[in-house]
Amino acid sequence: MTATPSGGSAPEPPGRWSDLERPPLNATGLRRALVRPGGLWTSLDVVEVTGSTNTDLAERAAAGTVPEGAVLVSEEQSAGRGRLDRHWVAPARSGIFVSVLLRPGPAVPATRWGWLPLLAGVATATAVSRTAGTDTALKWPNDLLVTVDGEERKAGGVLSERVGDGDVVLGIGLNVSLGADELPVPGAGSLALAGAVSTDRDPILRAVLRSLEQWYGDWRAAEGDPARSGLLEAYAAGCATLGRAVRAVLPGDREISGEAVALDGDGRLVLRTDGGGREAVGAGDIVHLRPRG
Ligand SMILES: Nc1ncnc2c1ncn2[C@@H]1O[C@H](COP(=O)(O)OP(=O)(O)OP(=O)(O)O)[C@@H](O)[C@H]1O
Ligand SMILES: O=C(O)CCCC[C@@H]1SC[C@@H]2NC(=O)N[C@@H]21
Repeated sequence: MTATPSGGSAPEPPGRWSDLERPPLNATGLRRALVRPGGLWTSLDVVEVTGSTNTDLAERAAAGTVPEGAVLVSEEQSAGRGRLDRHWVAPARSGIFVSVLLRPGPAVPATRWGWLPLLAGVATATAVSRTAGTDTALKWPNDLLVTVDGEERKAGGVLSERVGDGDVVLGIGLNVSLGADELPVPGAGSLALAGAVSTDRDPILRAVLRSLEQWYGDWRAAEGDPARSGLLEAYAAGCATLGRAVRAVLPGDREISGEAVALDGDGRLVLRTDGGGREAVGAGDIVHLRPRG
């Protein structure tokens, strides 16, 4: 039931989740489980609402007030940001909106930091399938796809931003309990709509941060080498883009079409173009042209 302005209550429309069914995150429990001596996560804050967790953490990093491993979670974002200056819709308690502060250098050369959003995608996909039981796929570079009624839908995304000389703010957004009538855009989906066995956000967030800690540790120990850390293999195994006919819309609106055949050492998507050449794409939008065979 939803509280009405007059203080009464109105029946919940079918398919919607009420506030009661969306309990708040247990900040203390999460902190206790994740922040430990010698671990990556040094602090964990949960706020009720903010504009964007990425913006907040970037400001704190620029001011020098947070160390590596700071985690900021919001129950809701009023000005959530996506890649390429897009808006990220993040209604209260409907999903996971988290940013973490990483400082990959000097162990990892800056040329390899482009792997971080891909690493976050692998970590999130692994955590989601373990806790929510939902099959997910990665759409290059940063989308997390689920299947709803036989169709690929975007249920999550990663925004990786460099701050100052050596910091990276990595933001993850995941639609957990959004119902069909709450989706922000036609191509969006959620774990609930994909048949999740649980939409309890605490264990999902905990698993995402644990998986991220593990992958980041392995990748940093391998000096960012995607092959040696196992990241390349894991990303390729979970990637729905490789092997597909795609259209790439590059910054400046240049378009190329071809088959996505590989990832290069910097995490760029290599296309065998319809013209017969090979081209590596580092940024832009990918459109999957045909369903997966
Ligand atoms: N909570 C959300 N879940 C999914 N998508 C969202 C959400 N909030 C905003 N969006 C936006 O919806 C848009 C759709 O996502 P996406 O870019 O993957 O699909 P698209 O523009 O249809 O692209 P494609 O051409 O790759 O199919 C994006 O601009 C994305 O940022
Ligand atoms: O798909 C994308 O374009 C990336 C979406 C990233 C959204 C997350 S939600 C937490 C963090 N804070 C933001 O403002 N954006 C990221």
